[in-house]
Amino acid sequence: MIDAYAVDDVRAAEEAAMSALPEGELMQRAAAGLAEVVAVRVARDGHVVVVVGGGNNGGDALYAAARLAERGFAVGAVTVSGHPHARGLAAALAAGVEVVESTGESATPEGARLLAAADVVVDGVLGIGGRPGLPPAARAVFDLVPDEAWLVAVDLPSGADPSGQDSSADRVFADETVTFGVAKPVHLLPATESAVGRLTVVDIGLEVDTVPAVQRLTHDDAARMWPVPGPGDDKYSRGVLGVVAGGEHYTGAALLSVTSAVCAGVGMVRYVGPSTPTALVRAQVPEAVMGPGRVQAWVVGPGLDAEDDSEAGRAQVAAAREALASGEPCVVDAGALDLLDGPRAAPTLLTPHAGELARALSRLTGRELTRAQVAGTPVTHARELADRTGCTVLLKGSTTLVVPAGSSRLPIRSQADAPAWLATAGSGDVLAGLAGTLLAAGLSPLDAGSLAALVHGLAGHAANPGGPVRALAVAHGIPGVVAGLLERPPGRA
Ligand SMILES: NC(=O)C1=CN([C@@H]2O[C@H](COP(=O)(O)OP(=O)(O)OC[C@H]3O[C@@H](n4cnc5c(N)ncnc54)[C@H](OP(=O)(O)O)[C@@H]3O)[C@@H](O)[C@H]2O)[C@@H](O)CC1
Ligand SMILES: Nc1ncnc2c1ncn2[C@@H]1O[C@H](COP(=O)(O)OP(=O)(O)O)[C@@H](O)[C@H]1O
Ligand SMILES: [K+]
Repeated sequence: MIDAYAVDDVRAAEEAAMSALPEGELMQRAAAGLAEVVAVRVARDGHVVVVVGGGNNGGDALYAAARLAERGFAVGAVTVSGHPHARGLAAALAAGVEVVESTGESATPEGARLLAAADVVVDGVLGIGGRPGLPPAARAVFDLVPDEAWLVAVDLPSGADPSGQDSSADRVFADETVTFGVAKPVHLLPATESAVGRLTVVDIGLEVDTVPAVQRLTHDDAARMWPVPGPGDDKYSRGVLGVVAGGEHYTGAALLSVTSAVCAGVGMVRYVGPSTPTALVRAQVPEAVMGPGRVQAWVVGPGLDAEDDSEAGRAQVAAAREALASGEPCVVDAGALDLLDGPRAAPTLLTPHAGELARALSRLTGRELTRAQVAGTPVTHARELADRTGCTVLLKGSTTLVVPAGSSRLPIRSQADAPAWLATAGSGDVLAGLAGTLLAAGLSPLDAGSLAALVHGLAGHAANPGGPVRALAVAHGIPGVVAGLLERPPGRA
């Protein structure tokens, strides 16, 4: 599990560590780790330029600059605040770093000269003390970074919201980020993760003993969590999944969610739907049985049209309502999100994309919300829907969030395992069948949602590495992906 901790908890851990160490030791450890990473990114005759703000983030950068200069690298520093870290500055100057100032709205000629020659640029402007947004002097300097230079952010890309909530702020986009002690939400959440690049966590001896704010499942977690049948199992003990999906007009969603569940190794699927999709499922997924019955979980909603006023349409909506009221765990997807009317007691995973989340929240709160607003602050809106409904909310996207209700005090999960090729019609239906299988096997909505997102993403890669995929191929990719995960030797990261 990759854990990211809230900034306040990191600060508290830093203070505790500092009180037990000689003054400045923690920053020296951070600077040493940073210098190690930069040293392997630059050729012996290459140029490093550190861009330095007024706080301790700039202190890290200056001490790292001093260490690199002492090792023989050509190092310059551009300070974008009038008050750079005094002792860090003295160390850099003493080591022979060329330090120039550029604190105005346009870069100074000296700053521009240094940057033009840079092979590696180190962003030490703002760290966890930063408010979202890049100061103008820093923006002017970063605009001069050569395209081919490698950009390493210290702790986090300057300007990015350290709490990972706000996607709108101007920020540095790094090739790589070197952070200290533990990851922070900025590194894992969708609003900010795209600016982070490759992430390295340097051990500086921090011990954070609070609950993480955000977690990401690794492949080892997936291997540990995946429900594997034993000799005593039968199809019922493995979990029967009911699927209320599709209608006379949307037949594909029924086929895709049922196929996905079968490919994910469900004990049995019971498909509930009108005659046309029923005939198709019967013909194309011989493993599925038709009609309602006893189940351990339901998938409700892929391809469901809650407005369909035909007799078959009304019957399908009635079946969906019955499943939702059954008390069994549910995945509530697509059209069934329109049937939510308030808090739910049964374990439930809602699986909206940003547009569906905006629509559901608008309806439940009476406040008109747009897809863009949800995409701008995804965690806030997913948490609001989770809190209103008592459900876990899986918000789909290139990074998929799984947000439990705040009262659970459980960390958010954030998975970024999928190729952008997965943005294709029907791919969400496959995810719903996969998550439903895991709920039916007894996983919690949080585990089922995050594990399904991980395996769905890997199946997207496996279906056609590096190229386009159709949703059905993603479903067919699941068995191989799961087998590959289960083969992993225990303890491999
Ligand atoms: N603590 C430790 O033990 C260790 C800490 N470490 C390092 O310290 C970093 C945290 O350092 P930090 O607390 O000094 O904050 P940092 O992010 O450098 O700068 C904040 C300054 O910028 C300003 N400011 C803020 N936002 C702004 C904006 N948008 N635009 C313009 N200005 C803005 C704000 O000033 P204000 O405007 O509030 O007066 C404040 O002065 C951390 O990320 C890690 O790198 C490591 O060495 C490991 C050990
Ligand atoms: N840019 C992207 N990169 C990776 N995965 C994506 C991207 N966009 C969407 N996805 C994934 O594709 C799936 C799309 O689901 P959804 O929008 O419900 O499609 P549909 O309703 O057509 O099945 C989700 O699992 C989502 O996380
Ligand atoms: K930074």
